[in-house]
Order: sequence, then structure tokens, then C-alpha cells
Amino acid sequence: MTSPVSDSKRDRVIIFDTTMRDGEQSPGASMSLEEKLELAKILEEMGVDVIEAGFPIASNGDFEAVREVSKIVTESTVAGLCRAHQVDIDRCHEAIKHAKRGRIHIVIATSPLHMKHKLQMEPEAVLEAITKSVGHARNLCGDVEWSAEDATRSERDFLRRAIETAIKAGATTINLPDTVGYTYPSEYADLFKYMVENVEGADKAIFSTHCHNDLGLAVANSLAGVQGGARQVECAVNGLGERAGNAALEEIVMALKVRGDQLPYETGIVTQHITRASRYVSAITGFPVQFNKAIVGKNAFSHESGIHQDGMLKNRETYEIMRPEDVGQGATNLVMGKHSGRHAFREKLKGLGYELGQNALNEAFGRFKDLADKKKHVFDDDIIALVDDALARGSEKIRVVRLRVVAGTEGQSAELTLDVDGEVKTAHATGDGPVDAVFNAIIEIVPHSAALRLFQVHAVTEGTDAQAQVSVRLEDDGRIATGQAADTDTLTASAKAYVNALNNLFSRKEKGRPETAIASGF
Ligand SMILES: CC(=O)SCCNC(=O)CCNC(=O)[C@H](O)C(C)(C)COP(=O)(O)OP(=O)(O)OC[C@H]1O[C@@H](n2cnc3c(N)ncnc32)[C@H](O)[C@@H]1OP(=O)(O)O
Ligand SMILES: CC(C)C(=O)C(=O)O
Repeated sequence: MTSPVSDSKRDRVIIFDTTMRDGEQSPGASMSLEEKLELAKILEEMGVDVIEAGFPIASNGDFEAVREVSKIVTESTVAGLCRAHQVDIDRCHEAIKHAKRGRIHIVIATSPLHMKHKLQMEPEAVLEAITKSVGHARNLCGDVEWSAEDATRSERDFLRRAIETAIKAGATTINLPDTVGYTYPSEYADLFKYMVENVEGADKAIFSTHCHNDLGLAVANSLAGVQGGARQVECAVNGLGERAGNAALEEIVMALKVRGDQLPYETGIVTQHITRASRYVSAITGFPVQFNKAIVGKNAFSHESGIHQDGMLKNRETYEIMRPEDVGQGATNLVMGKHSGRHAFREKLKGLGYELGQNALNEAFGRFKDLADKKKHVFDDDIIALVDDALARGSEKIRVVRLRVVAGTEGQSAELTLDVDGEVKTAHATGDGPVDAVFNAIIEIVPHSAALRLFQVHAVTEGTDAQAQVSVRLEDDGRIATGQAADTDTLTASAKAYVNALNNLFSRKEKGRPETAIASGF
């Protein structure tokens, strides 16, 4: 007979990870033996209490995975799943017998629908199968979990009898799965409360949740189950699982940690390992983690809006209810984009080594907003390029005002407007290619004898929307001047770089300096 579960066990929630069993039931999420062994190590290090490593009767591969995981795991309990069949249980026992702590997990359905159509068994025969299977398992292993498949669509009184039968036969954990993700939080909480209060022998077992996400309620339902008296939660990393998945381990754990005022139960999870586990599972299954996924998504701790960024800079708790470091996500990320404000921009520049005065900051901020309107991602390198560009442009006499280029198979021409010492001038030119046409237009507006010695383009960042960074070198009478510019439009960047080089050349001439001048410090 099992003994009552101690009070200390009821103060904590046991985390039962089923990524390798239910998670692997997701079509396309198969994992190799090596991957499962590595995952088992990660889960153990993370402090998972029970690792369900497979369904040993399902295949030799599953058997081997449960057996090998059992051999290497020493802290966590290793469980294998079985139907209420002796052959399944014996095979499972064979696999977990190497574990320091092994668990046999038996499932059989208790809902009228499943019993009638799937099992084709009378309810009384199901009760008999529970007695036989759980009793057999208990003779082999001291830790037996029994699951009432489709518990949430089962008749309450029959479910109560089935649970009592399982406990009487020696089950130490009673799992009430919401197999098809059908239940509601209040209903699920009430189911546990009712069973904990009414099942004879309830104090001899730990009650457990196992929720599927068909209605997106898996995590909410699991927490409601805990509210109702469950002290084990079955879940999977990244919410992997059959169909729409299982309750996500990381969400359950952090909801318990962050809102201990609502559910004052500890877990043994070292939360700093959560992101590593998530990334590993995503890598081996090939299932990407959506950007806005709670806890482990790329954007979970990223802030782009100016008002939020300003709040974060003043006090991070304004917009973060947990710290990214606590889940192994690194630092908070203030993403620079079109919704960012001056506070965040100034902070970003400080981080990049720039301290600008108010006017220069405003000028750079205006250019940044224009860039962010054009470009989906503004990277640090983009900001460096535009600030350097703005600094370089500070003292120039010639400025690009407008550029229009026609390119393609019909020929190339450029219509360019420059501000030359306050006078706005426009020229129209053709050329051998659009860049040549742009440079010819500049020469038409500002006639000069300098020769083009270098024209170089490279992308500041990746992607077709990347800024082009253009370098131009001009030589006139032994004087060399270089100009650089960056823009999402390569031709605009080319015009600005050329004009920048001209400004430098003229400035050198005025100062009588023959040496090389490099306009901006990229
Ligand atoms: C809710 C869950 O996630 S439960 C776990 C689901 N996971 C899996 O099914 C993955 C592993 N499964 C498998 O590899 C295979 O289904 C096996 C090896 C278990 C069984 O394969 P097969 O013997 O070919 O049977 P098949 O899968 O076609 O049908 C299932 C049989 O098990 C019976 N069965 C289903 N659940 C149970 C159960 N919990 N206890 C006893 N019998 C059950 C069915 O009634 C059916 O019996 P029948 O052949 O007499 O009609
Ligand atoms: C085996 C059980 C726990 C299950 O996966 C379910 O009912 O969803």
C-alpha cells in the first residue's frame, strides 16, 4: 500500500517533461538517440524532476532511447509510457530498470467516447485493466503513474472510481490529461478540487496535469489544475507536442516563479537554463520558435517603442515583469526602429561610443527616423554609418538636395539638384551606366578637373534593404581626397560620397594642404 504524500511534496510543483515522448509525437519532430541523450542532460541540468524519454513498446529506437537515457541520468526520474498491457509494461520496465529513479507510466482512456469506439471496452473492463496493469507495474517498480486519457471528457463519477482503482492498485501519481485541449481553466481547477476532496486514498498520490493546446489554453489550464490541487505539471519545451502541442514548460515555470503570490509553489527548475533548452529543442526538431513566443521568443525582451524604451531606461520594471538573465536570454534589447525615441537613440549612441551635442543629436535622430522608415531592421552598423556620415557632412559647402535616376535597357540618365554655397542648381546628364550619369551631373554643376581614382561600394549589413556604403577617391594636381556616404539607395550614396570627396578636396585646396583627406571615420 502506498503511504500518504508528505506536506513538503505538496509545497512544490513537480515538473514532468514530455518533450521526448509527447513532443516527439509532433509530425516531423523525430529526434535521434544522440539528440535525446544530449537533451536529457540539458533537462537534468535544468532541474526537471521527471523526464519522459519515450514509449518503449513503440519501436526499438524508442526502447533504446529510454534505456540509454536511464543509464546517463542520475538526478531526474526517467519515465517510459505504456498502454494498459502487460507486454508494454514489461518492455518499459526493461528500459527503465537501469535508471537510478525509474517510473512506469500507464495510460488508458476513461471517456465514454474513447472506451466505446477506440478501446471497444466496457467501463468495468477498463477498471479491471487498471487494476491488472497498475498492479503488475507496481510489482516491478515503486514509482507508477497512471493516466486517465481524455479525463476531461470522462464522466466524473466513473473517473473517480477509476482513480480510486489505480491508487488501490499502487499508482503513486494520478494524471488527468486534457488529451484534446477541450477543457476551460475553471472547469479543470474544479475537476482537481473535486477529485482531491472526494477520491478515497487521494492523499496517497500526487495529482498531475497534462494539457494540450488545441484552444490555446494549455498553460492556463495547467495552472488552473495546480490551483485545484495538482502538484505535478506535464509539459514540453517550446510547447512541443501532439497537434497544437502541450503546455510549454518555460511558460509554466516562469508563471509559477513570477506570480508566486497567486500560486505559492516552488519548482526545482534552474530558470537560467530555459533558453538553452529551448534553442536546442528548436535546433534538433527544426521547429522554429516564433519571435513573439513568451519567455523564449527572440522578441520576448525586446522593446522598440520610444515610450517603452524611455520607461525601460528609467526603470526596467516599467515594461518587464521578469529579467531576461533569469531565463538565460542575455540582456534586454532596445531595438532601434521607426518607433524609437530620442532617449533610446542617445543611449544607443553612447553605447557605440558617440556623445553628440543636442543639435547634432537631433540631426542624426532625424536621419535615423528617415532610415528606419525605409529599412525593416536598423543595425548598429547602420547607425554608425549614418552618424559618421552626418558628422562628415557638418562643414560641407556642396550638398545633395535631390536625385532622380533613370536606368535600364533604354539608357541611363540622372537629374541632380545640388546646393552649392546656398545656391540651388540642377543638371541633367547621361553616362555609361547610372553611376557615371550621376557623376557627370555633378561635374556639370560643379566643373572641376579632379580625376576619379576609386569608386567602391559595399553593403553595411545583410539583406536587399541594407545600406550601401560608397567610397570615392578624387585626385587633383597631386592632392587626394576621399569621401564616403551611406544610404539605402546606392546611387544616392554614390552622389553623396562624390560630393563629400569634392568638399574635402576644395577644403584642402583652400587650406593649401596637399595631404590625403579622409572625410569620415568608418
Ligand atoms: C494520448 C497519447 O498521447 S497516448 C500515446 C500515443 N502515442 C503513440 O501512439 C505512439 C506510439 N504508438 C505506437 O507505436 C503504436 O500505436 C503501438 C506500438 C503502441 C501499437 O501499435 P499496434 O499494435 O499496431 O496498434 P495500433 O496503434 O494500430 O492500435 C492501437 C491498439 O491499442 C489499443 N489501445 C489504445 N490505447 C490503449 C491503452 N491505453 N491501453 C490498452 N490498449 C490500448 C487500441 O484499442 C488498439 O487495439 P486493437 O489493435 O485491439 O484495436
Ligand atoms: C499519455 C497521456 C498522458 C497523453 O499524452 C494525453 O492524454 O494527452
